[in-house]
Amino acid sequence: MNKLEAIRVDKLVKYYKSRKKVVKAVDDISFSVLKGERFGFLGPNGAGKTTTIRAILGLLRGVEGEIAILGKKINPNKDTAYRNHIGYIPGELGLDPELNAIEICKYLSKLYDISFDLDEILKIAKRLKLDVSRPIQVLSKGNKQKVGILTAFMGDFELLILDEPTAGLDPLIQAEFFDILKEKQEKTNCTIFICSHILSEVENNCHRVAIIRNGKIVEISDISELKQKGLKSFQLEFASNDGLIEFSKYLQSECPNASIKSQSYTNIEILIPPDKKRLLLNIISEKKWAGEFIKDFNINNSSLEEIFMKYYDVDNTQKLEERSE
Ligand SMILES: Nc1ncnc2c1ncn2[C@@H]1O[C@H](COP(=O)(O)OP(=O)(O)OP(=O)(O)O)[C@@H](O)[C@H]1O
Repeated sequence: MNKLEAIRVDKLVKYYKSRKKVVKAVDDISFSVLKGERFGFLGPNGAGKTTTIRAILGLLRGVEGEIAILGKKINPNKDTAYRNHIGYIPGELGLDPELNAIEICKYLSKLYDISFDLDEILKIAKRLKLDVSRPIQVLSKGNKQKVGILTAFMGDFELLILDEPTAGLDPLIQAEFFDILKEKQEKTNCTIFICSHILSEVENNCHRVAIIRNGKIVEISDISELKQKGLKSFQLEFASNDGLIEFSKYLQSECPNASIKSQSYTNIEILIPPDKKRLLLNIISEKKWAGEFIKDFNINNSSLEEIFMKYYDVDNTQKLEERSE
């Protein structure tokens, strides 16, 4: 058992069985999250994210595989006490609709025997622009979500598991939420596991990411490494449209794995695999296009969004909801 790991998942499998069909929601996945990390867990709808989280939290039965939390092996089908060390924002909040945010915090504090600093919670509520005096039932979706966020910030949890924590929040509050989260982590050195659909959110706020698709982990990487593995984007400016057309034809014959992202009269943006970068540089530097050199060019790593899109593309895979055994 590795003491540096906050979460270790080994060969996790979960089937949902009904009379009509059996769905393999999580298919033999393994990963670990180091203590103090902010770890992003990404994947398209129905990929298996919530199932994985619920298995880690011991909220599902019939889970196969091994799970260790904060250095201790747990039986997810039996143990429950370890959950008190985990702050959790569920994807869907099941809170008493007649209580307001502070009443909810007080209730959970008694239920789980966690002490909390009311002043700190009120400060966070103010930063999130949440009116703590209003009962849950009259709150909008985004404001309900803020109540869930408050409950995760109540105790000094060693581990925070956040299932789409910013769902329904406007962009300013999303940014404020991540500021609060990072401040909390600086103070307590907690580990943060964030499940999200928002790629830029993970790109800007996580150290590492796992991508799950069709119940299988298809990528685990440092955010910076993933960017290196991604496509290179070349933006070229030609002196004339003739030059651009001549160049495009030559490119298609010499570098068929290049794809044109956008094109105007004299400008073009091309995406190429990293190992073709030298080839493209040679094409750019050695040739004159319609008698003119290329006027200007820029090379960038493609954004994480472009890298992830290939994992989100489900056209050539079986439909997710039909995944069954
Ligand atoms: N209680 C259940 N009974 C039967 N099938 C289920 C149940 N919960 C989830 N599933 C199925 O398991 C698969 C994984 O679902 P899961 O909710 O884990 O995905 P997700 O990645 O969290 O999706 P989303 O991003 O849409 O929340 C899906 O095919 C889903 O239909």
